[in-house]
Amino acid sequence: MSRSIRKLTGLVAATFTPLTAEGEINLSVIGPYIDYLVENQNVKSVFINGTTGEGCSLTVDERKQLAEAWCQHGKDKLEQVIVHVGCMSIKDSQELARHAASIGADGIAVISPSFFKPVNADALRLFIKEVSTFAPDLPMYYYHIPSMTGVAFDAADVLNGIEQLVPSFQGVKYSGTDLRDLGQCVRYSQSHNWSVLFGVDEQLLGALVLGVHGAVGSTYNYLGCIVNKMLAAFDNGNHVQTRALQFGFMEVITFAKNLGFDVSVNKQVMSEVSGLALGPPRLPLLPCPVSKAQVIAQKIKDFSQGNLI
Ligand SMILES: CC(=O)N[C@@H]([C@@H](O)[C@H](O)[C@H](O)CO)[C@@H](O)CC(=O)C(=O)O
Repeated sequence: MSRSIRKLTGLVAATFTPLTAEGEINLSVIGPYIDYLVENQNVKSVFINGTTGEGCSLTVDERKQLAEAWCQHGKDKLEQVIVHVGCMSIKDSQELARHAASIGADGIAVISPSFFKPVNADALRLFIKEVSTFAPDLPMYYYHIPSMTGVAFDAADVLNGIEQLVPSFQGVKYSGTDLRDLGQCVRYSQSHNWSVLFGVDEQLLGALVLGVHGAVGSTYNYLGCIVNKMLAAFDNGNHVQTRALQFGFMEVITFAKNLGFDVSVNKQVMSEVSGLALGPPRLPLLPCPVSKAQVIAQKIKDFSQGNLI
């Protein structure tokens, strides 16, 4: 890697993909979306085309158009645009990596392919290497999300020695719940100055204690402001306030989960809270009834106004 690295830290919004009522990508929402994140949530980095963004349900061409729109509108407003390039076909991932480099993205990330799965960490490391060579100057992150990919071997095993294969490797987005493995990732990353970003929003405090450098998640789209307060309280050593904020956050997510909380519901909730017209999800996800999203959005607003703390 030749260019200087800006370490990825703090809150990163895993963005939703705006669609029209007809199910086409709606690029006109990206500009206002960025303004909302920066001005209302104080969230200045984004992770696009990931799980929340239904990346695996989009075509390669749609993913390119979205990446271009985020980079273009985010210029001078966002700190980092990380483009998720994971696909079932390595050729598609390579093409998306090459494209991300050509449009000035700040980094790329890959999940493991999940139809034909890598048999072990060595195979996954090779996959990551072969993608990274199409964007050798872009920071590369491994996106560990075993609940979605079914690829559950330790992320720490994937990291072990990867610096020799992937010079552009910069860290891991850890969307698993195994704190032992997460801790091993943080420990290994220390000597390489890599970033470990946590992706289970309702469990962030546990990950902060282990030393993660930031967090990537869907809820930072509409609760970024509150979680930024939690990060500040943690940095100031105010354990009582940090816990109160995490408990309030857990109460919101528990409430949402009890009503059925998936990407589809989450997307409609974001539309209700932000006023952005994000549209429906793409099949096989089914649209969420507006009334359900409104109940969750109200809970989020109560929390944001300090009513659950
Ligand atoms: C399975 C899932 O969607 N996990 C979310 C979380 O942010 C999740 O929505 C949150 O913790 C609420 O459970 C993120 O890890 C996903 C993510 O970062 C992404 O969209 O790439």
